[in-house]
Amino acid sequence: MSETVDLLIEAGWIVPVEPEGVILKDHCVAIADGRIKALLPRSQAHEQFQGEETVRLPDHMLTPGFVNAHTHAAMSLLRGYADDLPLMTWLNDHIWPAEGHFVGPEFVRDGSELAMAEMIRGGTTCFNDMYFFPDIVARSASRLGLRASLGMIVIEFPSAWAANPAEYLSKGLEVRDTFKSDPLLSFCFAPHAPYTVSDDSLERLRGYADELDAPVHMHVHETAAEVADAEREQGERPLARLERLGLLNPSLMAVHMTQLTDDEIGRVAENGASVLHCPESNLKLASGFCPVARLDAAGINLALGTDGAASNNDLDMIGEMRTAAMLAKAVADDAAALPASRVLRMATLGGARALGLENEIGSIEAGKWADLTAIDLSPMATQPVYNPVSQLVYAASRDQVSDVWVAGRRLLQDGRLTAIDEMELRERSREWGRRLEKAHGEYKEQQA
Ligand SMILES: CSC[C@H]1O[C@@H](n2cnc3c(O)ncnc32)[C@H](O)[C@@H]1O
Ligand SMILES: [Zn+2]
Repeated sequence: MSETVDLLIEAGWIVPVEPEGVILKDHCVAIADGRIKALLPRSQAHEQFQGEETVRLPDHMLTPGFVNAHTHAAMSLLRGYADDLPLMTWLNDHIWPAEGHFVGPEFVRDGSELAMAEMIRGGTTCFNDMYFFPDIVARSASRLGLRASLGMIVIEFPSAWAANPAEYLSKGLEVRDTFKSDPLLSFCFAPHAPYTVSDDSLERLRGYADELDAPVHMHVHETAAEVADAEREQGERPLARLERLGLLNPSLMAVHMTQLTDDEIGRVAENGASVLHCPESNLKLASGFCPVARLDAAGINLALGTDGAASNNDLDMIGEMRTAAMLAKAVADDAAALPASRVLRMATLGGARALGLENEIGSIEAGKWADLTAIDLSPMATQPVYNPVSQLVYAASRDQVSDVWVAGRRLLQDGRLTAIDEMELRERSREWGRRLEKAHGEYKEQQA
């Protein structure tokens, strides 16, 4: 007697990510109530289970959905607004003035939904966001069916979202209270960076993070200038300051980390913090190189993120994996550094672990949520297939992502978004472009 399940997905290759290095040919995933019930050979699956629906993908590989571990989703509306600049000029002279002018609930809703559509198309099933109005991002993610980790942000300057650090914290906690029962949503604290958050705010936030057992998501050691300024002005490196304040622990998700001494790598490893690597943003802003091969060798949990679309300028996790792998080899002067299977692990289970969700997502294992991505390997660009993981990381493009499921719900079917009106979304985005361009012109005239 076979058991009825909601969905059976057959794929030419399934890469569960855990155990590491395993590639299963002609296997099948059985899904019930949004979760993975079993992963087993195709013939066995049809003896054991009867699917309400069966999806056959003989030319595809199936992987865990990608976890984009560092985003500012709404910044997709600032894609191409200011390019070819170093971090602090980009932020101080362009991005922060534009955010001061335009960021509000509608900007965040439209920008985040544009980002979510792009991420689903590219195989991302979960993103870890740091931005103003996390309540709006939460509502959109939940409505569109995408998994999200929302940052309860803290920054010392006022914005349309909050007037001061105390209000950032109280509003963030209120958002968490409102949405915490939604199985697609989780929450972390998100102090922006060492140079924009005071000791006092970090201490308060750490108290809440300990109490709620919540992760802490922060830009850390992004550039050499950040570290040099802190040494000159405070007599202390930012990472040492975080350690002094009790924040260097397994809850910390440190983004960028391009400036690290051997001793600091040891401290991060010993304290169990995760590093969120954003290679394309680091390259574009010329911020520096994160020593991922050394971090990996030290046993540090690594995750992968795109950063916002204004500094990348896309939200393409397949492209990001390829850049991460290539760059790691160049930085380590070692072609064996960060092999394809390792970078896929970073883009899936590494992100899940950083977010404290390693028992829920990040690999294709019974009991986890059915967050899955199918990539069509039949196009010329990925033929012949000796090793599907090599094809994914070194040759495939995001256009080859055909299907995406989050908690068993199909958000992308044969390359089409099922829950998003793409034309309407494009029109909303164009309208924001017109508004920003007009204001940009007026601002430039005032400056002249
Ligand atoms: C407090 S909301 C997030 C804040 O971060 C800004 N931001 C975007 N990208 C970066 C980056 O690479 N380093 C530092 N800050 C960044 C974004 O514009 C928001 O103001
Ligand atoms: Zn960032």
